[in-house]
Amino acid sequence: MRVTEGGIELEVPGEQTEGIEESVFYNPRQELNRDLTIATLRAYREREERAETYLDAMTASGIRGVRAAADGWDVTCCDVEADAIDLARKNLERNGLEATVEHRNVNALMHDSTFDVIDLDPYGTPMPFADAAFANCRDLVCVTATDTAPLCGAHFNSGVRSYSAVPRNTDYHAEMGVRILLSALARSGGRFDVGVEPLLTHATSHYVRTYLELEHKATSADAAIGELGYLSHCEDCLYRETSQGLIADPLETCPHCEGERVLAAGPIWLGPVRDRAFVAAVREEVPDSFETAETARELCRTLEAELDEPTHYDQHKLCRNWGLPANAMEDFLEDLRAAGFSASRAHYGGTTFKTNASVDEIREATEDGLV
Ligand SMILES: C[S@@+](CC[C@H](N)C(=O)[O-])C[C@H]1O[C@@H](n2cnc3c(N)ncnc32)[C@H](O)[C@@H]1O
Ligand SMILES: [Zn+2]
Repeated sequence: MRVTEGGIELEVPGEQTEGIEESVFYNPRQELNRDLTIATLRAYREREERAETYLDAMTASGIRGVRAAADGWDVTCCDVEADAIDLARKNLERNGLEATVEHRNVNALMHDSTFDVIDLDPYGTPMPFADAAFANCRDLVCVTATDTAPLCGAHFNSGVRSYSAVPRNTDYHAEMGVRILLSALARSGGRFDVGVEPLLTHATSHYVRTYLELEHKATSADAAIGELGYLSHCEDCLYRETSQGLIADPLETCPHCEGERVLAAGPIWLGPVRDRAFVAAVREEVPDSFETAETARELCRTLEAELDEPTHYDQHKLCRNWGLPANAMEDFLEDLRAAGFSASRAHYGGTTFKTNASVDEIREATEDGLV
């Protein structure tokens, strides 16, 4: 069937029935991810003019590589599957574009060659590819992780194995996934004296996507490792507390309700998950012609305003616990700000928010408005 995305026409296997069906090599539900990738590459080139080479490490239909080549990048498309490679070649040709096409295990390719930008987009966890990427990328590593159940602690053992960390299944599960992933990537970069700075990270439907700018300096790697730490979370009263550093000292009882159902997670990334100015620049690079333009810009706006607090709350869940009706999110956040706290929406869902207020303080600040 024929698919159009970002002004590019692709042929992918499979029949179109109603709408665009998912095919082995093309997932239409990742269009937002790919539109934001193109906008990010544009914004990144403005920031780092020497960035020229882009590795689409798991190319499948070739879509990312084709779109990047159409934008003037010097592209390499790689895939381990012969059928994917044939498809990627045809899709480049169909669009009159050139790229180097490699039929290889991309781990071997990354060890042989250096790229300015490497884009890892595997099925499931990206960790088997992280070391080779950090060892051989100059500027920017882009990573998709679709294994959200392991990342958020719902599939606990798998999360521990893939990320060498302890994820916990909390109310803020997508954010747990973001911070477990960033922690594992920062430790992977650290092995090669590479420091990572997240320029843009989002958790959307069933994946986490992050763009990490690299600095090839031991002190930068130390600084990134310095952003790691542990989180204690009380399952009874939702109290949470973080501690920086790689030596865990988890709470045994909750200092707020004295309950013993306290979960410890980590090491997780406690630092900012995006650079506000960079996200604004990405938003400016999203053209109206992208199918997901409105959603992509809205996501950027939310990320630009989102506080750096490492966990978020869900307004509806809190209100349900209190037996009170929820009000409009903007009024709720305004009440928190009027009481002297910082408060913002969080991009994890329409009812999620961040604040530096504790659960009791949130209730006190907002309950008069919950009628
Ligand atoms: C999720 S798909 C990629 C989707 C594509 N990037 C897109 O945006 O539509 C994952 C691809 O990774 C390829 N793959 C898996 N292991 C690989 C490896 N070790 N080296 C290269 N490609 C690999 C698979 O053949 C598959 O085509
Ligand atoms: Zn408690």
